[in-house]
Amino acid sequence: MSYLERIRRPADLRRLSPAELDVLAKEIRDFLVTAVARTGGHMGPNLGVVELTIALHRVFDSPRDRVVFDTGHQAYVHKLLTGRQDFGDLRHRGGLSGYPSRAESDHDIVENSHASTALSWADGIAKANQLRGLGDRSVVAVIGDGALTGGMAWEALNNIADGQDRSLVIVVNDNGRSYAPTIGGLARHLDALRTTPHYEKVLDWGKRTLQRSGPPGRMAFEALHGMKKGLKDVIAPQGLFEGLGIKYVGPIDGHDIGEVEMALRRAKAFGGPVIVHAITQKGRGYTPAETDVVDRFHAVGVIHPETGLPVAPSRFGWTSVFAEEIVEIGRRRSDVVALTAAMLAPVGLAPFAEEFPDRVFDVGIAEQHAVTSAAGMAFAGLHPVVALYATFLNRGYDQLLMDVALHRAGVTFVLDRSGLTGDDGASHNGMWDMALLRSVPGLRLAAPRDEPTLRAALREAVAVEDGPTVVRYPKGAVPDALPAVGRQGSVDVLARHGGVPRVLVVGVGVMAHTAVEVGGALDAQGIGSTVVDPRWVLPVAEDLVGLARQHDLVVVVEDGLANAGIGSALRDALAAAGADVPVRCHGIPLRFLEHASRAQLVEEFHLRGPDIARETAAAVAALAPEGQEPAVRLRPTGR
Ligand SMILES: Cc1ncc(C[n+]2csc(CCOP(=O)(O)OP(=O)(O)O)c2C)c(N)n1
Ligand SMILES: CC(=O)[C@@H](O)[C@H](O)COP(=O)(O)O
Ligand SMILES: [Mg+2]
Repeated sequence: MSYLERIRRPADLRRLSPAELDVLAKEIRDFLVTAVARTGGHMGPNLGVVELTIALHRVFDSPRDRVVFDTGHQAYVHKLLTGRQDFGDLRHRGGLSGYPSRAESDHDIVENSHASTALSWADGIAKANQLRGLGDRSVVAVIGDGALTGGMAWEALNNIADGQDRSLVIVVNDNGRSYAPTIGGLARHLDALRTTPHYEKVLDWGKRTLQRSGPPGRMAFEALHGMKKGLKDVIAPQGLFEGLGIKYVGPIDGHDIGEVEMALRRAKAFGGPVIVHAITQKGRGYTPAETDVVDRFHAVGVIHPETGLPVAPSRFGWTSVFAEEIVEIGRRRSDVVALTAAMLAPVGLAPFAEEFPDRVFDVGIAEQHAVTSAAGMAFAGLHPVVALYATFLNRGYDQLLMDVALHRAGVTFVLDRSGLTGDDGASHNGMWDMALLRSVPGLRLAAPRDEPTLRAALREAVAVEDGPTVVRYPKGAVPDALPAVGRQGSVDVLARHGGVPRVLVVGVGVMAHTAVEVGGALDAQGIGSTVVDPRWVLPVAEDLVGLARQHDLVVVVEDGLANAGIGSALRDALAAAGADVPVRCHGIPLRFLEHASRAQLVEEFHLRGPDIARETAAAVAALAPEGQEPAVRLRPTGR
């Protein structure tokens, strides 16, 4: 039986010798490479925290002590050490979540994978513990150097600094990268702490000589290396954290279990807020990850474990189309600039950055700042394109509303991974964008259905200079082009079935393909329909309202919230126009979704063509015969 198999709970770790712990660390790395290669997941981040997590669970007594992982994508090792070693279905329905999950374990606390929240969570838990007389319990936040660039982290530090009588340990897991190298003044500060050459030399000497020369030497090394103003302050004065009133320990080698433990024990005993600065290497121990220049295997699909090469070709077709088109646009328009919140390559801005290095801004994990600084750029004569995953725009809603829309700033938002993303679980689904953006005055939102409409939407979006435009598209492969058979004003007509169409089927974005299936299936049952794609879905086009009035029933298919998205906006627009046409909304239900594949979720929510056609046919049957007032007016389902 391997050492890993013998670890059922964190307490089991305390029985292992230093040499055995090193073997355990190797076993964990082998396990991660094999398991994550099979399912996909966060490879690089977890390979980097093996020793750190072992040390955390040896020093702290989870779940009595609380260990909060920021973002949570680096919690696989934590799972392995807290009784969860079946990774066979990681991120698949029924298997382990890719993030901490309270349903899985008492050791898990925060399952929101939006970055930079851990310090606020920890501050809240520490305050509550103190008030409830549980102040002897430790609270630990583990945060990456990337997540530390987020505004929330700094709001939290400002508060934590005021709690000098509250024990709170902040472990900064500093691997120098988000996906790409972390940017900005803070990154430079961490870098300076990490690499002050003179300091490093003395530290190395200390490690080699003092630490290995028996207890007195070790004590001397600890004294120098510890949190008291010692060696580090003499050689490289610590402005930032100490200035805030938060003790600083480090930098320490995050791959040396003994060194990490020593620092954590000191931090635990201190009784106030302490930062432990651990230097780690993303992708550690797996050559394909260690040598990957893009992101050190931050998040991989299924790969061949020996080579690290993907088993399937690109998983991100929509992103690639955007990547190409934005470069084309950039060539024609020198005022177009691009912003990313630490996700240059994942959102498809790498080719733009290569061609126009001065016109792309990585702002760190700082979506709110990205949005407002884009408003500033628009004010000063540029046309910014802010490229985000849809779910992370939630962070910048107020800035979009008040800084961009209120000021009628010409800013384009490109929302990748919109709708159902599936395997990353509740917080990653980009399902809130249309519901939120409906409430922004003057905002125009396009949901392209295929490659040509994505390219066209981008070109149209950057031409708008008097308010925000949004282009949203999902994760995955781009379906085949779906040409329009006609146009009704601004609305693309995709199919017409039957002499007198009774049903208007509206497909939003990629769901236009499903809408076409619905139209075909209704036709097979003798029910006439018009299938349309409005392309620009917000605000609701008058042409769409006009079309809806010519039908007895409207069916809207979208991969956003069913009760608050485009269908419900169309229903409101019809009501405002005095039109009594029932609207059936087919979309995502209002609840947090467990991880599963997109296809499984589509099936579960009855979003496949045949399901919608069946429900529509039943609804049509309940309508009055053609040309007569319905006996029973259908009530909107709002499902
Ligand atoms: C608000 C928000 N924006 C973007 C992301 C996407 N994201 C996930 S992990 C990550 C990088 C995190 O870097 P770091 O905290 O240093 O952790 P590492 O992966 O290096 O361990 C980013 C940008 C996110 N999770 N949350
Ligand atoms: C933690 C996080 O936010 C990302 O790493 C995300 O899990 C990646 O998702 P994609 O694989 O869709 O790029
Ligand atoms: Mg990092």
